Amino acid sequence: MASLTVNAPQGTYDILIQRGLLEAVKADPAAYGLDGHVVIISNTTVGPLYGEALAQALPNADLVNMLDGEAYKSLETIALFYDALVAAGADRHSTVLALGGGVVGDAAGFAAATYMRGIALVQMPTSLLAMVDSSVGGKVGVDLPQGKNLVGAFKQPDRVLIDPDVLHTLPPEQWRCGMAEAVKHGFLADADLLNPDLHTPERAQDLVMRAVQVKINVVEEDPYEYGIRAYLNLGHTFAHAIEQVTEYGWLHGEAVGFGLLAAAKLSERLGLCDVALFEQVDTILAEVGLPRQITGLDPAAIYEAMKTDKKWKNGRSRFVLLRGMHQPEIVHDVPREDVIAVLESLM
Ligand SMILES: NC(=O)c1ccc[n+]([C@@H]2O[C@H](COP(=O)([O-])OP(=O)(O)OC[C@H]3O[C@@H](n4cnc5c(N)ncnc54)[C@H](O)[C@@H]3O)[C@@H](O)[C@H]2O)c1
Ligand SMILES: O=C(O)C(=O)C[C@@H](O)[C@H](O)[C@H](O)COP(=O)(O)O
Ligand SMILES: [Zn+2]
Repeated sequence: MASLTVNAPQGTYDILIQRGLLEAVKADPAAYGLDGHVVIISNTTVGPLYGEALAQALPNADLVNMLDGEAYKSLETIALFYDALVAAGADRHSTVLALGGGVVGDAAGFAAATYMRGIALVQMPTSLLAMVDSSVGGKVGVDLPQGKNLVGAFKQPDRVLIDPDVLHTLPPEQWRCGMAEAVKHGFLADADLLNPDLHTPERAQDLVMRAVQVKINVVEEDPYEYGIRAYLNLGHTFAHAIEQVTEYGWLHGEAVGFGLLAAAKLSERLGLCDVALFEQVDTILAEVGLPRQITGLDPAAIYEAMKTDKKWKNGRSRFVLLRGMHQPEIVHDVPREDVIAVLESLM
C-alpha cells in the first residue's frame, strides 16, 4: 500500500494507492471510514461496473448514478443529487463517496460541499485522469452553458482511495486523457513522468504516485489558487476553449494534451523558450497517441471561447506558458494575432 498525505487548510487527508484496494474496502469498510451511512455517487458506466457491488458490501449505502459525460457535469445533475441525498435520508453524519472519473468527482464533490452546508467526501477515482489529477486538491464544481467550471467550491476530500486495478476496464482513449494531465505534471515538475517506461497500465501505480505528488506539492503551497496553483492550468486556456467550441466533442484530456503543445508553441513565439520544448511535447503526445492538430476547428472561434474562461478577467488574457522544463510562467495580454498564428500553425 502506498500512502501519500495532503496537508490542506481544511485538514490533513490520506491518499491510498493499492491494487486490490476496492476489494479491501468491501472486506473491511470500517478500516476506511465507510461503515456509516454512505451515498455512493457514480455514473451509468462505472456504477454497474463497480458501484453496485460496493453498495452491497458496505453496511449502510445507497447508490446514485448520474448520466455519463461532460454534458452532465451540470446544475441539473446537482439538483438530482440533492433529491437523492434527501431521499436516502443523508444528514451531516453521512458520507458522499465519489466513484468514477473526473466528471463524477467534480459533480459529486460539489454536492458534498453544498448539501446541508457540507458533508464528508471520499474520492474514489476510477479513470487515470481522476487518479492523477481531479481526485486530489479539492477543486469541485460543474460547468455552465457559458463555460467550464464556472460554479464550484474548494472541498478537500476526507480520503482518496485509488485502486489501479479498475483501470483494466478503462477505454484506451480515456487512458490517453489521463496521460495528458500526467505529462502536464512532467513538464511542470517531474521529468520522470515523461519517461515512456511509465506510460503503461503495468506501471500505473508508479505513474499515479509521481503525478499525484506533483499536485500535492502545488496544492499544499497554494490551496486556493492565489499563486502557483495556476501552473496546474498549463495548456488549459486552449483546452477549455476547445472543449467549448466542440461542445465537449473533444475530451478534456485530449484538449489538455493539445493545449500543452499550443502553449509550447506560443512560448516559443513569444521568445520564452526555443523550439526544442515544442518538439519534446510533440514527441510525447505522438508516443501517447494524443491529438496534435485542430483540423476543422476555427482559430477565431477558439480565441473567442477563451474569453469565457474565468481566468480571462477584465479583458485580460491569461496563459500559463513555459520558459523551459519545470519553468512555468503566467503571461497576460498575449496579442490575439499571436494566439491565432499558433492555432493556425497546428491546423
Ligand atoms: N477538479 C480537478 O482538479 C480536475 C482536474 C482535472 C480534470 N477535471 C475535470 O475532470 C473531467 C474529466 O475527467 P475524466 O477524464 O475522468 O472524464 P470522465 O469523468 O468523463 O470519465 C471518462 C470516461 O471513462 C469512464 N470510466 C471512468 N472510469 C472507468 C473505469 N475504471 N472503467 C471503465 N470506464 C471508466 C467514465 O464513465 C467516462 O465515460 C473534466 O470535467 C475536467 O474538467 C477536474
Ligand atoms: O487542480 C487545479 O488547480 C487544476 O488546474 C487542475 C486542472 O487539470 C483541472 O482541469 C481544473 O479543473 C482546472 O481548473 P479551473 O479552475 O481552470 O476550472
Ligand atoms: Zn485539467
